[in-house]
Amino acid sequence: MSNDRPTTGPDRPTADTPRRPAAQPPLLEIDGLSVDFRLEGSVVHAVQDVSLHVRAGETLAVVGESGSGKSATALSVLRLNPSPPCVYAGGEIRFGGRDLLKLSEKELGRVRGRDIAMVFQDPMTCLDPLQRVGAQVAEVLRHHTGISRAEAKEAALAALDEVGIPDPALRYRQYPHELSGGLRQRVMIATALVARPRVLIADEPTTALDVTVQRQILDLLVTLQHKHGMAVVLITHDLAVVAETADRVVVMHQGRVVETGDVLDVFDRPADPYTRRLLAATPRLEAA
Ligand SMILES: Nc1ncnc2c1ncn2[C@@H]1O[C@H](COP(=O)(O)OP(=O)(O)OP(=O)(O)O)[C@@H](O)[C@H]1O
Repeated sequence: MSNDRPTTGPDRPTADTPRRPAAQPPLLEIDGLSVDFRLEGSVVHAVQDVSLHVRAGETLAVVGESGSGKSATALSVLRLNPSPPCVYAGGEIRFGGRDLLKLSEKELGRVRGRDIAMVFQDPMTCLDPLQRVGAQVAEVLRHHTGISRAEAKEAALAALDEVGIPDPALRYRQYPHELSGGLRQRVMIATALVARPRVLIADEPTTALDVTVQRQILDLLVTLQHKHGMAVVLITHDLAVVAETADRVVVMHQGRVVETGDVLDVFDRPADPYTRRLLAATPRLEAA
């Protein structure tokens, strides 16, 4: 189905110019993960025996319809699923030679934000409405590095500038509600990246934004990834976004991985019937 090949985006890979960096050991590896939500009188097997990995400098997209277990998988990496009702029922999440599922809360607190950071669809899940945005970015650094207040402020201003926020000194003093949705998203990205994590997990980071701003935020994530060599796990239901930004893709359906591979291979020759249905339901790809 070569006509179905995604053609959106200027830096779309071709068979001759793969975006994937030379193979290196995975930075983050999920192996056989199972996650249940134990509710009164019932159990939801949200994630069942899921394995995936991502390398430095690589973008792995996780796609699937609503309820397929994408967020539950992503949140498991930093054990952010609400517990109860969440129970990590099996598997390992390996990072830096350790199983994150086995770390104490204190140990995991050092990984969160410093080694592995997350951004979400709604920035207000991360930002404190009552605190000035600059202080929130600076606080992440103070927490992880213990640098002085003045140094943290300087680094936070640089981080706001890096994510394309105009007049960082003015914005630094503002509260989240004083910013547009796009700027709030940029602040959340600054907060996530200020401590230079090695892995960024982005859960539907552009879904709530209008199309032009979506484009800008995606471009920003790609630019920052290239600049810092991060591994990115991008959770999305938007296959056009996957075509434009990801190296590899994992397709989830009903809590399981049904297909995984290079984006070009999977989109050109989907092996699983569910992947074929998902691709067929994306007119922007079909029309390409
Ligand atoms: N806190 C929770 N309590 C109970 N069930 C939950 C909870 N979080 C997720 N689930 C269930 O786990 C399953 C997987 O949900 P998950 O949010 O991971 O899907 P998703 O693929 O990320 O969907 P979406 O694209 O809508 O975010 C769903 O059946 C969902 O209802």
